Amino acid sequence: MLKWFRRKKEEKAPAAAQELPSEPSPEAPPTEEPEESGLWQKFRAGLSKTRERLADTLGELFEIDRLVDQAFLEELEEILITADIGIETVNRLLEPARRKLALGEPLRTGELKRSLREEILRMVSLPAPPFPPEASPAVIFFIGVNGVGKTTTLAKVAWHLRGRGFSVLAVAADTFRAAAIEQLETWGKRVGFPVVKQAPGADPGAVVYQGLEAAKARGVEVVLVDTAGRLHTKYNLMEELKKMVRVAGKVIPEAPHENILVLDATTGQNAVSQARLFSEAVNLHSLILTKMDGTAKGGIAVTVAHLFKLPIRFVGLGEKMEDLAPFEPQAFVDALLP
Ligand SMILES: Nc1nc2c(ncn2[C@@H]2O[C@H](COP(=O)(O)OP(=O)(O)OP(=O)(O)O)[C@@H](O)[C@H]2O)c(=O)[nH]1
Repeated sequence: MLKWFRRKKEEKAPAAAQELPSEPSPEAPPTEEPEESGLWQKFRAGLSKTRERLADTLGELFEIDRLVDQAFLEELEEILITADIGIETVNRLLEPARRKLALGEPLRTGELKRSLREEILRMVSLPAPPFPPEASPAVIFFIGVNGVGKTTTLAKVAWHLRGRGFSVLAVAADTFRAAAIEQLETWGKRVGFPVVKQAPGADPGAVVYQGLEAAKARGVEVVLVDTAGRLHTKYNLMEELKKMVRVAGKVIPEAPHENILVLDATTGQNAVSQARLFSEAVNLHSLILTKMDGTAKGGIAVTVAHLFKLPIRFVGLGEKMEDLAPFEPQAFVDALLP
């Protein structure tokens, strides 16, 4: 059991789903808790592109233990930046080594590598509260620009939670695009969770209200809210998001209990601007990085976690519902700095 996996206090029959108008019939409902070692292997495999790329470059650089000089630091800086660790974070990582060099103190490459590993581990190991949050129902918002994989990720998290025995309900609050509602419903049928929706164009706040009332009435344990990633203007998008948060808090005190920012790992430094944008509008609690399977630039995880002090809950490793793995800081550092 991972540290932030919350155990279910008691097993409850997923009665909530049965009361809904169209009971979803999942393709293959999960029946057991996800096996930790299996998830760990999946996580490692998903990082193979990042690992391979860095094993070639960093592996070679650190191959022979020798004294660090200016040229070595410059080469290291370049490699870390190409792995999508942003310049600000790279500077922070290399600062102690630069200071030593400036003072004329000897520093060996082995020592530098060890301290880099420790620092990166620290940056991506922020303490995370239990997941799902300890509230009933626990309300989780999925936030991010369109196309990052929000809806798919919501479905994967639903699958994961159902596998751990939690009852789940989804709210289709991205009413801006009709296709988004349909996509969520399709996932609901496949994975086995009910979806509360209204007609396209409806007020997202009203859908959130209806969804949370339904969850309370039916005793659902976790509510997953799919929010819009695109609106006519950025201003509208942010105002709408704030409104949804306010509505949620009126129906259930303290809700939403977790606002997860979903970022596409392949977009590189763009992810940083997205994190900035959303963090200015709402209180973000955690991150999910999608499409880790498709990038050799997994370093973006370090940058966003470091700059915004957000724990990484999961990473997306493919398009299927089981392609989601809890983020493992140590395995991540092993892949990044082999
Ligand atoms: N390879 C890979 N593809 C993914 C992953 N997560 C999502 N995708 C794909 O990314 C595409 C976009 O995913 P959506 O879930 O529709 O993204 P969204 O953010 O909800 O987008 P909108 O509905 O347009 O707002 C889909 O083709 C997904 O299958 C992942 O972890 N790995």
